[in-house]
Amino acid sequence: MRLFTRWLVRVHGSARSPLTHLPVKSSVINVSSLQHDVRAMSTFKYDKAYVNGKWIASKNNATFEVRNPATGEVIGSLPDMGHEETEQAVQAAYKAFYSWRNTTAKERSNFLRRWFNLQMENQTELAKLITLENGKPLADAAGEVAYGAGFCEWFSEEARRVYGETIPSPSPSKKIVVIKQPVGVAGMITPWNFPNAMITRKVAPALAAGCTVVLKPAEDTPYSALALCELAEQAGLPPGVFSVITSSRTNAAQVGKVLCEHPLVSKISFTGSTIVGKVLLKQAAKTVKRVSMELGGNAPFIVFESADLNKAVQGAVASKFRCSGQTCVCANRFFVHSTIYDKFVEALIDAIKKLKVGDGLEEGITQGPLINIRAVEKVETHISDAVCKGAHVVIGGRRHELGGAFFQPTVVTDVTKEMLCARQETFGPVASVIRFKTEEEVLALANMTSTGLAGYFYSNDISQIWRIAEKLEVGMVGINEGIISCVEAPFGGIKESGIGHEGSKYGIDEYLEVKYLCFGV
Ligand SMILES: NC(=O)C1=CN([C@@H]2O[C@H](COP(=O)(O)OP(=O)(O)OC[C@H]3O[C@@H](n4cnc5c(N)ncnc54)[C@H](OP(=O)(O)O)[C@@H]3O)[C@@H](O)[C@H]2O)C=CC1
Ligand SMILES: O=C(O)CCCC(=O)O
Repeated sequence: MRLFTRWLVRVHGSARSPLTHLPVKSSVINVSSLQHDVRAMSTFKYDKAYVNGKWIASKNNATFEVRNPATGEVIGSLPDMGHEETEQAVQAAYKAFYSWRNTTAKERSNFLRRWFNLQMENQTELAKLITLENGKPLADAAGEVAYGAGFCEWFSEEARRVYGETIPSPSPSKKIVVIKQPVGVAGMITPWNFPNAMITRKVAPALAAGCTVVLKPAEDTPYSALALCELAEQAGLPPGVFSVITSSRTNAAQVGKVLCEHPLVSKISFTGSTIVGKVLLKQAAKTVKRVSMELGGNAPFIVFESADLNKAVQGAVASKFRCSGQTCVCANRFFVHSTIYDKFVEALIDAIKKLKVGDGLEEGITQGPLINIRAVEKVETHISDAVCKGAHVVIGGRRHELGGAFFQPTVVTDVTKEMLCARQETFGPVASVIRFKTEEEVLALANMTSTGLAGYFYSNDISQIWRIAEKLEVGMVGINEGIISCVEAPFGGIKESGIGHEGSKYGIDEYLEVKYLCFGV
């Protein structure tokens, strides 16, 4: 690869990340042998953003620093772009749209396949970038690369299956035909918790459909986005089809406003907090853009009396502590039947004691740092609010002795629906446990929120399983399962958790318009 230093890693066979269970190319990533090389790098080679097929600085040469959340060290600086550069990228994407839309589905499919292959060939390098800028353990990062690349593979297949339709006409003198066309330029804004996969989950279907893209990654994790640009270029993507605008948090609103309000942008796709999603929705309304929103959640995780307790605890740890609790589908509220409450809490504490907090580049680490100190402060606020209102911290509850953005895996018991940790997503390694007695009571509590992304429950009563699966007000349900995300399944929420679906056969529809043709015969 042109911009990466090639690190030598021994890889053997295939494996899965311990928390996500997503595939990892190497069963033994020899982390200790990497450490020296990674830390020895003084700067990243990326110091520019990627716009219209060129690596460019910001107009005023302003930059912002990116830090490793595990060490606090600056890992590099990138252009702090704003209105002008976003305008430039949109113009380029609009121009490129008129040739990209005319490529054949097979050509777009072939590009996506080449992009997928390059990502998998560079899985380890991409994983290290993720760990350095996001902090998640290297095995989880490698799992994310496989997951992210999987969207390119999947949509390389789906690109060729965008079928139209003929519809029986009510009139003998008319024929009805439906075709599907790309919506146009798509503006995208992505978060820091999956610096790679949240990009490919949007960009791959957009490109498959024939759309072009201008994307703004999060301030904390822009390098993975630029690495994807480099690989897209190597895979033969023409200039302007996929541009990445880098910006600091200060300029994010400026970039977002151009994307949302620009008349040449037809579509906005966002993953992040509900509060920012609402701002973008308002801005996008001015030009009536198509929108896809993957917003926050507040996932219930219910353990009924008939549940297999071992499985429930295993699922709870996987769902809650994946990415140190920083995913929108992480279990946020654990509802446990009062007859098994104490047993569950005890087993959860035992399981949590086995988690290992530390720098994600070190061997055996399962919990990296939180993304930044603001995230740590949010977690602390939730815990202190709960304790003030009568909850008990039974393990963890404080910043980790490693300092910085590290936080102890935590269990809080005797939580009630009034507490902040039950009303909002904590987005950190805190399991808040609530006691319940009846199915009706727990359903009411679980559905009490304005969001509805993921929900989980453990039960061995088949009638109850069907009842709860239907009645949970969420877009995705894990039944006796704590990890639900995969390329093949539709990811999306209801209520204030969002609009639309990503991945699966539905994901490409977000980037297609349906056009009706009426033929007089
Ligand atoms: N659904 C999910 O996956 C996620 C949910 N969250 C939730 O949000 C909370 C806060 O996290 P945070 O990182 O601040 O999430 P944000 O929603 O603020 O950030 C997500 C993305 O939106 C960008 N952004 C922020 N403000 C604007 C704006 N006004 N216009 C355009 N783009 C904008 C960010 O850029 P920049 O980084 O430069 O600010 C980032 O790229 C978390 O604790 C969690 O509850 C957070 C991330 C992902
Ligand atoms: O937190 C998110 O926004 C993405 C969820 C990751 C996944 O499970 O796909």
